[in-house]
Amino acid sequence: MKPPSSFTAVVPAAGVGKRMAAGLPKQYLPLLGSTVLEHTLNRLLEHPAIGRVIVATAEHDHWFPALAIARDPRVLRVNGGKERADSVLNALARVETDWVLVHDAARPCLHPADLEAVLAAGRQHEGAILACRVRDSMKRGDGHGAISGSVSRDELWHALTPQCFATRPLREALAAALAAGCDITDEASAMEWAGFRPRLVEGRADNIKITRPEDLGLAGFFLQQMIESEQ
Ligand SMILES: Nc1ccn([C@@H]2O[C@H](COP(=O)(O)OP(=O)(O)OP(=O)(O)O)[C@@H](O)[C@H]2O)c(=O)n1
Ligand SMILES: C[C@](O)(CO)[C@H](O)COP(=O)(O)O
Repeated sequence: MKPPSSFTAVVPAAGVGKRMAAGLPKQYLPLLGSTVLEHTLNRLLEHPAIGRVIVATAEHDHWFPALAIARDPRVLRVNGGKERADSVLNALARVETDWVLVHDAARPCLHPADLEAVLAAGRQHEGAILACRVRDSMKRGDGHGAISGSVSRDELWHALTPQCFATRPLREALAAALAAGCDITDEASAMEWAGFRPRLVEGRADNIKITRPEDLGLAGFFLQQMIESEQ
């Protein structure tokens, strides 16, 4: 008897991919014989603790219904919103499990070990996110192309996804933060605003978010490496 799945995955996939400038939303770009989105969804559905995936797509998105995975009974489509946070909030309204993880559609190179680690940490703390330490020297610009100063790399991290939280606190924090006009670019920032202190789980730097044209080839390379290592 399969244990009840304790997590629902929310996948924001309603973006237009302006920075990718690909002529169609980047989540539908071809990748290793499939699409970016299908690779992302399959990596989540492979984990036994994830029983359902709620995908937020643009209301008039005609690409998603054409995907075979759209007919998977574990996959539910909802309308996205103006910003990523709005899309996540729309999807959270349909989550029925006590725990939820939010993962960008544009991050297909998620390693199973990283997924397992952030799921475990999310339930043991006030939520958890995958993150990787900054490696480059960090500068702040003055808005006119010159350096205004250097930013210490000490305890400076790139926030990745998945980001895992208890469903109700996340839903309440995200709704309140958006209503307060906060600029919410990830789920952790809403939980921080609400006074929680999510854990940082060090993840792989190849869990890239496909954002600009040069990222697609890199994602294909990382994904190929991952698939070969799993064979
Ligand atoms: N209103 C929005 C905007 C973004 N996203 C999703 O949030 C993830 C991360 O966003 P980003 O990388 O910024 O994607 P886009 O918004 O499509 O990119 P751009 O900013 O270049 O247009 C993506 O999977 C994107 O589809 C979403 O669900 N709803
Ligand atoms: C959620 C995220 O991927 C964490 O780094 C990032 O905030 C998404 O930002 P975007 O501008 O919506 O891509």
